[in-house]
Amino acid sequence: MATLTGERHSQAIWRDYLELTKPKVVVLMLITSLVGMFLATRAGVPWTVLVFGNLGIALCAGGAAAVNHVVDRRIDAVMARTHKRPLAEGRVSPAAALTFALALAVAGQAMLLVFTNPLTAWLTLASLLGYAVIYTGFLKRATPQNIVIGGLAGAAPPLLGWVAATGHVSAEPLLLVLIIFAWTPPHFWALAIHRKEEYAKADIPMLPVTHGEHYTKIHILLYTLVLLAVSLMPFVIQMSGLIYLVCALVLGARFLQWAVVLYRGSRPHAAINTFKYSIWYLFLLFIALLVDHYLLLSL
Ligand code: HEM
Ligand SMILES: CC(C)=CCC/C(C)=C/CC/C(C)=C/COP(=O)(O)OP(=O)(O)O
Repeated sequence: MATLTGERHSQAIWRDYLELTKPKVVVLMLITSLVGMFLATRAGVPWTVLVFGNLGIALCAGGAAAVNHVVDRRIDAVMARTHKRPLAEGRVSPAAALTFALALAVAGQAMLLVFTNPLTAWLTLASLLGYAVIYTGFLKRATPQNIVIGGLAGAAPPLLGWVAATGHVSAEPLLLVLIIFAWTPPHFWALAIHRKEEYAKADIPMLPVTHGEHYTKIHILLYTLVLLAVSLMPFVIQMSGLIYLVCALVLGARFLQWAVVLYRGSRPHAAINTFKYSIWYLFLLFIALLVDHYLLLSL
């Protein structure tokens, strides 16, 4: 009995620490960095870069997410969506979480330095600091444009993957970063409309709180149009082929449809459904890039 309770306890601790890393968000980021890596070279990516490069990026992203939990613990405790988080409820102490974050970041940086190249390590460190310090520490509480500027850190993984595989920055991965950069506002503001009251309660200046729902919906619509245009660019610059073009058009048209439905206010739950669709959109778009790349190579 005592062992069972002990086991359950250690499982709960393990789960708390995993939650600090925002695992689902990091998994989607890893898919984008993997695609960045695969698209970078025709010759194939060495397995050490594939495994330790992505692990290094994931550890740094997870470390940044753990810092976000520490800095935001008081506002997380106020919002229904986040009040059960490990630091908000006091199950993990800020000192323990910061030590954990530092360990992840150091391990991640070491992996990138040993198995990839210094440029990948520097760019990953910049993304880590961009999210953990600039977005979380300053922008989030300062301006409703917080997620637009802070979105750059979350958009970086395809570039990190590309640089890990090649050692240099080029136009193609920057285009992939631009796609995620344009995707972030509709992704987040849809959720922010759904959770508007909570952000207001926590005194966080998210766009629906500061400028109202109507203004936010117009901006979601505009960014979705920009996203649709930018998502066609890989075909335009001949980085991707027809399979990608068709997928980008279909996925983008559906995103636009959600943005219009949200704007018109004709359907209940439109905001949360737009948010959920945004995640499927990004996942499927990057899978389309990958499938298109390998089908083109095999022709
Ligand atoms: C500054 C940029 C971003 C902001 C402000 C943001 C905001 C959020 C928020 C607040 C949630 C939580 C929803 C909830 O708890 O129900 C969320 C969920 C999610 N985000 Fe983002 N996000 C950003 C960038 C990204 C990026 C770059 C990715 C991946 C490439 C991503 C992938 C996801 C995924 C997969 C979820 C679902 C997580 C789950 O179900 O637990 N986000 N995002
Ligand atoms: C090295 C690298 C690639 C770093 C990227 C780090 C990273 C995990 C970015 C995630 C973006 C994100 C989920 C923002 C939401 O934060 P929030 O505080 O607004 O949302 P919350 O209220 O759910 O905590």
